Amino acid sequence: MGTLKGMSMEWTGDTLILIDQRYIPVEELYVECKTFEEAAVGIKDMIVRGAPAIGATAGFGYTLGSFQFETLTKKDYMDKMKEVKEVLAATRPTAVNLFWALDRMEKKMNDVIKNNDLKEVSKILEKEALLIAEEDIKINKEMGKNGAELLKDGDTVLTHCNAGALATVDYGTALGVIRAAIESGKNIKVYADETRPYLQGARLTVWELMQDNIDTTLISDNMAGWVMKQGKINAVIVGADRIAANGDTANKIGTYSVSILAKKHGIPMYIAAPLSTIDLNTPTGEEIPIEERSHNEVRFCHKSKMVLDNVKVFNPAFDVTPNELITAIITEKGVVKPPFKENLRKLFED
Ligand SMILES: CSC[C@H]1O[C@H](OP(=O)(O)O)[C@H](O)[C@@H]1O
Repeated sequence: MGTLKGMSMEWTGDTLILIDQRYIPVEELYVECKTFEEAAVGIKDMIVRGAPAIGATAGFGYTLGSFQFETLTKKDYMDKMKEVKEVLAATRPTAVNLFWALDRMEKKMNDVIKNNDLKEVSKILEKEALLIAEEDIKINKEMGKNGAELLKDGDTVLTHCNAGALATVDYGTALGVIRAAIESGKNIKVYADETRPYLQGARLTVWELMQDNIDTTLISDNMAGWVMKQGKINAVIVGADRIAANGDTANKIGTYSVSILAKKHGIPMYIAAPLSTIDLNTPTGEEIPIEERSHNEVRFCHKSKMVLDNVKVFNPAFDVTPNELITAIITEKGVVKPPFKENLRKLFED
């Protein structure tokens, strides 16, 4: 049995431990997942969130399912593992990493089940889930180095949502670029959008960056345009949940607005994402499923105890930034520039 520990999750050999991101920064609580159902709840309820972290969680969730059913006959096991994949796949629709990880785990299971007993199959699946998680950290560091070359000493970067170590197994995608630039000796400051309604920016990005002593200024989402106009921002770097074949990118709600503001102010708009977030099977952003979450995430209890419990609400959790508003897509294989349709496909050709 292998083990692994990152900022967002820990694998102990038979348990997936998730930091409960719903309570950060007020409390650091942890949730133990010992079944695939518990891992599924972890994703659906956003105990863990962020496209690569969701993918890694799905890998370990699939492994937990195998542990649960390895005493069955192979036929019954295969039927149960189909259900495991369906339950995990139904948790959240937008981040393609979830489906990429589940397809990879299912393929591994199908490749080895003929010539191995089910206990051996479970061990092989655990190794594959660990590989997904270990690769994620390595990929983020490679991506970070690639993106760091785009930043100059003294730059200030605007971030939106959290694409950091908490959104991955560790190190982060967009925040990985910032970490890599600082590790290379560059002085980088961050303006972090709070990112209503779930406040991943205010709660998670600020918490992460302050732990690394990175100079961070928190702003409300409606301040982004004004700080750009005042010349305070040199680049925008965000993560992604799904990049379509033409470069249209689904990311946290509000990213589209930020990309229009960046265009208006001549500020480069960078997406940082691993190849597992690029979905060549989705032609354009029009085909990306956009998750709608609970309206209660928008209703809020203010100090004044104001609860907007009877107001109509619309809560799309993501939006799509058209490729023409994206300067470049930073990946572990290099920085991809337009034309995205042609250049994204090339990433998968060798
Ligand atoms: C490194 S991908 C992070 C990506 O995921 C976030 O969405 P959520 O917090 O709802 O899982 C957001 O879109 C981030 O950019």
